[in-house]
Amino acid sequence: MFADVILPLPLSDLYTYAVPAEMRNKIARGSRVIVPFGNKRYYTAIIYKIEDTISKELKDIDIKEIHSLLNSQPLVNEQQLNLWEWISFYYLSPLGDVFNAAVPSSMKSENLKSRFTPRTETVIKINPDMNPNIIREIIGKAQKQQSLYSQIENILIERKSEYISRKEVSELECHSTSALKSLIVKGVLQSVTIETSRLNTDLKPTRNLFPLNEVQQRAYKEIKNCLEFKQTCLLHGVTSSGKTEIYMHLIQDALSMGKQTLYLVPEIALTTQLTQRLQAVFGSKIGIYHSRINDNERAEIWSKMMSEDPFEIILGVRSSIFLPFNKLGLVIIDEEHEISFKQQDPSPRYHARDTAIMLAHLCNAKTILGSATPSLESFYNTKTGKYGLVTLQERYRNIMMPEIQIVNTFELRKRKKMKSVLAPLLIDQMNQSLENGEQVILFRNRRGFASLVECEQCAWTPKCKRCDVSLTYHKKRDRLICHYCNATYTLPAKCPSCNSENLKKLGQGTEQLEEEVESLFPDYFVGRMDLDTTRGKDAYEKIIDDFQSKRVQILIGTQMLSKGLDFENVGVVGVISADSLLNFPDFRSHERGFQLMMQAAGRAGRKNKQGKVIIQSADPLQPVYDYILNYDYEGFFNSQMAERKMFNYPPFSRLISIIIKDKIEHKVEAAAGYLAELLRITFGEMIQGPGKPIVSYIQSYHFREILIKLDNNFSLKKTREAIKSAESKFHSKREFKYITIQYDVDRV
Ligand SMILES: Nc1ncnc2c1ncn2[C@@H]1O[C@H](COP(=O)(O)OP(=O)(O)OP(=O)(O)O)[C@@H](O)[C@H]1O
Ligand SMILES: [Zn+2]
Repeated sequence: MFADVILPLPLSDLYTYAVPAEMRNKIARGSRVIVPFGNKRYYTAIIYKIEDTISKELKDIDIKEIHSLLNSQPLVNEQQLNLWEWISFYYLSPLGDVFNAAVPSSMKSENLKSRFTPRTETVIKINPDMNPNIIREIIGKAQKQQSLYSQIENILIERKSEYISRKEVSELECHSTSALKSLIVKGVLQSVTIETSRLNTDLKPTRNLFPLNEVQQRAYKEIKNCLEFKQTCLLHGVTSSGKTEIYMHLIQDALSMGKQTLYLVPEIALTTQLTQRLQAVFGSKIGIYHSRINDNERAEIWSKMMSEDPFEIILGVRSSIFLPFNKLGLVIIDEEHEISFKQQDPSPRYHARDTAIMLAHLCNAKTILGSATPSLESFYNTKTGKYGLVTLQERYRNIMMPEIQIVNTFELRKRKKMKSVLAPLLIDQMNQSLENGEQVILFRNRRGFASLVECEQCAWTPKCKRCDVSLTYHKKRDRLICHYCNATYTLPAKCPSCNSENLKKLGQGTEQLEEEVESLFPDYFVGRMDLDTTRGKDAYEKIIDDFQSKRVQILIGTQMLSKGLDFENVGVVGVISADSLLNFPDFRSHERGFQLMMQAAGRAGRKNKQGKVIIQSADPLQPVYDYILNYDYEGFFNSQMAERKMFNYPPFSRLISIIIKDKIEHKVEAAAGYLAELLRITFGEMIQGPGKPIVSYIQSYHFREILIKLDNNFSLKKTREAIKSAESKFHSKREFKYITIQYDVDRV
């Protein structure tokens, strides 16, 4: 008997091992085993396939044996393996990479001993072997011991529990260390160490679902109706229309049918508020899964999902699509337009939205995509009938959508009216709002203090030594930081090129905005939410909580603050230098800018009265602003689709980006040229490049990109085969043997 296994290594092939006799009736597809690999190394592997014979090519090779079987119950189920295979096929990534991305590290430790460390606790129990009738006698006249014993006994009876934690005992009224010790020495009580769960499993719900209002009720019915006929339905509802409440009703329906729900959000920041909202109704039926929870806890969630009593609801980011569901009925993808659903690095570069739809398909479950600003791809899919569409056009409680105003900062600067980063109108509105006890959110899509430092005399700017990008100045740390590789440098006192002492700091980031706002509004507390302030485990909670409880009145942030958060008291939202969103050289920049501004606007006026939004732009005549001012999603969609069609961009084609990288530039040039030549044989005109990506030198590697604009009707199987055969031909050339090729399918 032989088994093909998946190793947690970036290898595309499966590896064949012999199955030892004693394992034969225990091993199955999905089982976790340990296998020797290479030079005296051992790896955790997953059984992919079991066969009675081996293929001819392997006949003469010395096949090694599986070393041991870790669990007889498979670690991954059939649906998961099918999903892995699909990801590997569609995103052109080795199965080993998918395995690595999917399974918590402690479950695939390289050394033989499991790296999973259980959490333990000391507990006190009554000696079960002691005759209860003689216990009082054994304790004797010792008063303190008698009362401590009685108290413990009463608690255990009351709770119908076998033990009580040592910590709890020490907090009891009758506690005395010496009495406890004596009771243990006498053998009446026992102190034992037990394994406990890291998961909070006894949270009680605190409220019922809110009843839906009439408009929500209609949308809810439409969704149910639509899902009778279609697998996927898009809920396009304006910000604060109460989409989340509708999801909660749908989760309730899934629960009552005994089905699990996967609730995907694009960012950890969003899990904070949603956890509170969902736990209030569903208590400990929910498991939370994302990268900030530690690996041991992730392993516990995984195990619980495989147990008899799995979580009914999983709230998580991308990686939660990999959990073992066994009765998945519903997938909710909130803020479906967000590009953070796409994994960038490392491989597999999968899109969690699209992969979740595939997962739902494999599990025979239904998918709901939700957004106030759907991605063009998803909205297009409703037009072609692939997805159903349900629309919600009113805010909950019928509050008016915020009033949006655009201020022309170019004109204001010319007339010397811009005394700070904030336009006078924005400052006025902020003052009014703050005086009324309301709060303010300001967006700036750039972190740090100054995104560019420049010598006033010779225009020298500091650049990263390992990347072709200029450095950002971070004031609190007093450091220049590369946002590509995180390298830090000291800010020179003088220009190293001309010795001038006039180094200008240009391009304000969130850090500088914070400083200015603090000095403009000294009577209010200012908070900031960006990558730099959210590194700690509970950093998100703290910032969101401070704002929610009104300890902070003005909150500044990057895009991570723009979507999905629900604060009830925001009167004004300001978008600082909106143009930078639109001027990015990418065909999606207008779509992103539109989404970000609409979402940011959506944070204003959610509870009581209409909010105000001020967008600062130096180029307000760009057509996208008209659509924003009028909340005209359809108009925007149509204009963009016309462009996409003209230039054959998605959804009218599929983009596959192929990155070639190497430390030697002329080598990467030659390699990219050769690979493009090979690919043109099959793809002809669909190949663009090779060219330099926007940043073409990162961490001492030179990059070149080849883009395939694949016709929608071109078969994926054929595409994959052609790419793989070009790749192997490429690598068979000696000078290119060690050059890395990376694929990014459906690049965003
Ligand atoms: N039926 C309801 N009963 C009580 N409160 C509701 C109801 N529907 C919505 N709300 C409240 O209105 C606010 C906005 O709703 P919600 O956050 O669900 O909107 P959303 O459509 O998900 O917004 P966004 O797209 O901005 O994330 C929330 O505070 C929510 O609790
Ligand atoms: Zn760098």
